[in-house]
Amino acid sequence: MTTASWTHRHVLSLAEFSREDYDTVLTTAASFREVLSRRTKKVPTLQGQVVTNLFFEPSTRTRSSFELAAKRLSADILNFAPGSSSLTKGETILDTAKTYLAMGTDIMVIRHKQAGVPQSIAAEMDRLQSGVSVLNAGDGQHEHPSQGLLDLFSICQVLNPQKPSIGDLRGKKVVIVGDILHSRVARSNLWSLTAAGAAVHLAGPPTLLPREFAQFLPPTADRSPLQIHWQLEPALADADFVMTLRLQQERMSQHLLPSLREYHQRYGITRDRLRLCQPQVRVLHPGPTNRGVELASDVMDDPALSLVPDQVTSGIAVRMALLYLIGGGKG
Ligand SMILES: N[C@@H](CC(=O)O)C(=O)O
Ligand SMILES: NC(=O)OP(=O)(O)O
Repeated sequence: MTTASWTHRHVLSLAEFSREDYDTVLTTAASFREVLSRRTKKVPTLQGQVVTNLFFEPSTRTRSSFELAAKRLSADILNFAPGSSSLTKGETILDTAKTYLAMGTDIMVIRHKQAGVPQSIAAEMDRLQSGVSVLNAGDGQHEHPSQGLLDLFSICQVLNPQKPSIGDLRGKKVVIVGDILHSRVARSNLWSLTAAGAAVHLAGPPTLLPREFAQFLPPTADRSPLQIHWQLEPALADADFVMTLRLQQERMSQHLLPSLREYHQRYGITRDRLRLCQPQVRVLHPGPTNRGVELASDVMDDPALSLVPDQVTSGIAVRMALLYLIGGGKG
């Protein structure tokens, strides 16, 4: 495995990624996928390094996936649980991070409900010249880069199982459906999908997908292929991939929807609606899913349609790749 072209100390946003970076992650993840299929699934790459999971917001898959990825690379892993920590005694987030730095942490994996927290901690770690790397595991509605990368890996694996590469996605139609406004997953995916040259279509109700959404994309994003739909059906026409999103009710301060039932009727992904897509269409969802709201249960459970379990499995290889690349790729 080569890491020669890799220059990032932190992974905070996919806005910082070049096409070469995407391909480095995809190729490295593909090698780790092979490691994970062996009887002995462990390599000594990060032996002696300490990875600390600092999750200030709930998580099932991201936290466990980073933990397993770190263990597969033979790192020591610390899991911080906010509810039983000294945050409850008034310790600040920054002092919490510095405490884990003093314990010898090499890589911090950070999730917080407020956008910008991983960036602030990374800046402080740099100011202290600590050499610590920070991985953003989801900050507010800003970004979720490892999710964007594992979604890319899952899609590229379908297109090219042996050698997944970002080039395979050029011209493919990818539809992101749902609560785009509050979704950090959508924001990370917009960077990777537009960098890949996919035809990206966004669909959702106007309250969750304002027409001006494209303007909020950072200025270097390639906005040209982005199309916005308030009706789901035209968006789904001939789609190759459909990415559904949960309604992020925890980030909604007002009533933005009439009812969950009506939302499902208008924007839910069902088997009937998928007939509008390409015959080989595949459905993604970052999880957690609210079955029967954004995604029909029978679609989610159909292995011919749903990439959901694969996204979770691929997530381990992709996070191993990220830890390997920022940990110096010394293996
Ligand atoms: N788990 C993803 C998506 C979601 O919660 O709906 C996130 O943390 O952003
Ligand atoms: N997809 C995702 O980030 O899931 P969790 O919130 O369970 O980590």
